[in-house]
Amino acid sequence: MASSVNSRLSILTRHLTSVSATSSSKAGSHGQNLGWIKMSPEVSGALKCGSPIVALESTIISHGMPYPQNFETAKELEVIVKENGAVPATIAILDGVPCIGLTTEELETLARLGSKARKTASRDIAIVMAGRENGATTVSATMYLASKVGISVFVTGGIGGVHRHGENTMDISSDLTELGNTPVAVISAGIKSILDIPRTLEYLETQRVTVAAYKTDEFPAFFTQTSGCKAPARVESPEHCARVIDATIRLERKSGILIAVPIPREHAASGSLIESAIQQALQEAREKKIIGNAETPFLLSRVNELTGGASLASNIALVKNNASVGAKIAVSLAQLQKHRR
Ligand SMILES: O=c1[nH]cc([C@@H]2O[C@H](COP(=O)(O)O)[C@@H](O)[C@H]2O)c(=O)[nH]1
Repeated sequence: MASSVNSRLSILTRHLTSVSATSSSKAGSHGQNLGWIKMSPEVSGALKCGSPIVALESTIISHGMPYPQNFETAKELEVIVKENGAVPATIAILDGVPCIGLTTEELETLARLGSKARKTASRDIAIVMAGRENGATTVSATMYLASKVGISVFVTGGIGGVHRHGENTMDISSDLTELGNTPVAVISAGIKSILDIPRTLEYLETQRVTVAAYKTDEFPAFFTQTSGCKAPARVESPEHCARVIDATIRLERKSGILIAVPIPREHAASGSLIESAIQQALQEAREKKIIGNAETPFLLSRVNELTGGASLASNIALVKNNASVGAKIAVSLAQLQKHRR
């Protein structure tokens, strides 16, 4: 995350000398000319001033939820981030151009495209750019692009992980390896129990990812507050999270941070309802031979059908809660970094 401090400074210098705050702008870390990124004026302005910014992913819009709830949620997330004092930066690739900060029209385009947009992990970014395609960025691709411009805080719903039976299939989300290589703090509701949570936590340890649960000792399981797995660390407040991120920057760690925020109690789904839906969806995925990056979207939408929409309502509620916590963390971090300048 040292690069994020450097990148903010380099962005500041470059913008002050050459780029108008009101136009789409080019920026990047380490003084590179990242002419391939389009940044919204709001995000560009916030980077210039060292104001708090929260990155948001786009696979959650295209593949994680149906239209029109996905569009409504995407807009609401941006409002929540703003209400809590930060600038939202939804990240996606449009016509081959990685975009940091989308207009409402662009959000709607992506929401309507749904799974016609390519689910883009970090390894796919070059393919989508070269093909001038529309790409919805997963956690790994969003982290990569956020870190390139110096955004340190990123809010999502849930991250990918080690799939059940991953010890045989080797189906392990590249979100985990990106977390091992990219200095961004990811605020999520933990890991869905469609995945193997204990093995995912082991893998995160192998990848040297700093993992902490927010105001709890237990690692949350997305739809439910508990998973049966103890979290490696506990953080008590947005300020505490910001201090962890700030310490990571000063240590010049190159790996990321995962902050797991439990779903608010009033929105937590019944564990047994979800678990039986997951079991059935997993069985169907096996029968239909759905594997690889098609598996998570299939399981999500099937679990939603099987729970009569209850899982979608929980999903929306937890992402909104994460957006509020993430924005507060970004605000605290910006304050800490301002004092240090
Ligand atoms: O609850 C969710 N988990 C995960 C995803 C998406 O799925 C991606 C992981 O996909 P895979 O398992 O194919 O790596 C995540 O980065 C995220 O974009 C999602 O939308 N909703």
